[in-house]
Amino acid sequence: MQSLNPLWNSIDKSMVRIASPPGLGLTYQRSSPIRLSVKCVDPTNAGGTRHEWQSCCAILAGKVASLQQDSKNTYTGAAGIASVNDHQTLELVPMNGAGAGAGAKSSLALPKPLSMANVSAAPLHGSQLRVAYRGFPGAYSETAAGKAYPNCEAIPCDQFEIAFQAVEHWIADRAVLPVENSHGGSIHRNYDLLLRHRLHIVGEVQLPVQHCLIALPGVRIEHLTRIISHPQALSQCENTLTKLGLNATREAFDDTAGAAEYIATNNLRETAAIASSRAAELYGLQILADGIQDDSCNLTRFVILSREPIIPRTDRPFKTSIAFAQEKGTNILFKILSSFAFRNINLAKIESRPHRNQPITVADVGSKNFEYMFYVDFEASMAEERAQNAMAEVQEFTSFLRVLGSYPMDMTPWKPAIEES
Ligand SMILES: O=C(O)C(=O)C[C@]1(C(=O)O)C=C[C@@H](O)C=C1
Repeated sequence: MQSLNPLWNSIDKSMVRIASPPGLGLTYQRSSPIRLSVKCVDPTNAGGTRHEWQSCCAILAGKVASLQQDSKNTYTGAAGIASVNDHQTLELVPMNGAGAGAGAKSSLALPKPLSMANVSAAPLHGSQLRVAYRGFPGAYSETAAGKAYPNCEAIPCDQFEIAFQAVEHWIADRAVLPVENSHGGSIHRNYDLLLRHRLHIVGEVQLPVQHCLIALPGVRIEHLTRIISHPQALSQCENTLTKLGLNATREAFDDTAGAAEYIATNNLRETAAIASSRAAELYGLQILADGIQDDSCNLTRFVILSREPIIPRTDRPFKTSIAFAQEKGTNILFKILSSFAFRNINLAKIESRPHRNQPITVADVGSKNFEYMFYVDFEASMAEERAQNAMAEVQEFTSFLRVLGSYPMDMTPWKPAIEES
């Protein structure tokens, strides 16, 4: 049985919460001075589905947060999350075990991505925030984790699913996962996983991505017969690779840094990877071409996931992410969207995915309709009344509604190059 997220039955200013993740019986103590508590003793008797109940709690949490702000109470929010937007200057982060500056041989000492076998292991403890990401050290996701939490211990995982589980099983405190790229669009796998798991979005990171073509020292571009990388990275560089006159096959890899590591480990002289300059440095590869992304404004957006939601605020720009479905297909989508438009709430994103439980309905006349799950990001905090009212209205039109998180927007000024010069 799945245990529920923090649902409590009273507004309690002492705010000490004891919660046990599935099967682990651990203790967790909050540090925020004032927090809302709503307990769901038995979700099956709560008058709706677990997700409906979670959405209600998010709305309620927003209401309490706005009351707190009205009465000039201050609160700090969840520990650590404020750092996403407080850090105006970003650096490549010296993360434990990442071994920046190491040559090819020392790559053997780098942490290995977690696999399915690891996630059932006992949780690690330490004062540093542990942040799970998908990929090898040197992946852009690792850089995004460092942007979110500059002193974190970044934990590589070999699949997105493992990163979710690492947080759920208290092996990591946060996960930082890509959800969309300005060129390649949405990373659908993570949208699906957001619904299958019960983690909360507590922040976002927007990372300018600058790709390099990297190979073993001494290799020349004209020697290359194969380019390997993450499919998003391959597609982000397709035109430039053609312009470079490369007569090389493209091959998809799980992540960019993993492709670099593969070349170094197997001493492949006819293969190059598309990856970061940090990956080149970590795995002892040389940069054959820098900035090979087709679009100079190549931006990937990551979400930060946590076991706990954060209390929404109104003193900085917030974004709220929701997922919803309707019983009658897309018919009333315009009504749902107008709930936001009437209240001057900007939509930052809308995405539809096949509805997993009911992908198709057959109409009376025999025609088949596709059924969708919608994902919407809107630019408002759940602490704002207009957002609460919009959500209450949306709830009337939907058969399923879940607030995935209300969190500070990444407001870092646009800086095309992320790599150190
Ligand atoms: O392979 C990596 O380095 C990643 O962090 C993954 C990823 C992605 O999934 O989009 C992240 C950023 C870039 O857009 C390319 C790849």
